[in-house]
Amino acid sequence: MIRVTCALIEANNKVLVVQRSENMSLPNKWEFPGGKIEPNESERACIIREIKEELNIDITVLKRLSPCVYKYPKRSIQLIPFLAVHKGGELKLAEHKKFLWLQKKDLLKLNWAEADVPIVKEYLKI
Ligand SMILES: Nc1nc2c([nH]c(=O)n2[C@@H]2O[C@H](COP(=O)(O)OP(=O)(O)OP(=O)(O)O)[C@@H](O)[C@H]2O)c(=O)[nH]1
Repeated sequence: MIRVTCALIEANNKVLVVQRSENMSLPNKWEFPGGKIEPNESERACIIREIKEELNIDITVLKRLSPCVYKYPKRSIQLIPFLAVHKGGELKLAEHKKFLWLQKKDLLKLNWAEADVPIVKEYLKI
């Protein structure tokens, strides 16, 4: 199983969401930024590294939310979400096609990567 971390980054009562590019797997789906855990890497080190690589920003990790296992046709992933805040740096996308800062009430309107749906629903309850 592939272990993937993602971050729900909050600022000004909004949360950051990113859209995958055409040339990525799950093209055009919305997700929380993050990526695969490397060998011998901790979950928290992974999410901090991935956010720096993908978005050029620094985050403070606040809390681990409930991991979610999802079986895509070609592989299973365990998606491990973290609540975080934007600590500094100007956001620049390295891989994704778009980002949005959204209010909670608008999150379920997006076309999410399937593995993210339970995470969005948990986030809406907190
Ligand atoms: N970062 C991130 N990945 C997610 C989310 N939801 C979800 O299903 N994934 C999947 O988890 C994997 C994350 O890997 P990644 O971001 O490091 O990898 P990638 O797109 O370069 O890899 P890939 O081309 O092998 O899919 C991808 O297969 C991606 O489709 C999410 O919210 N955030």
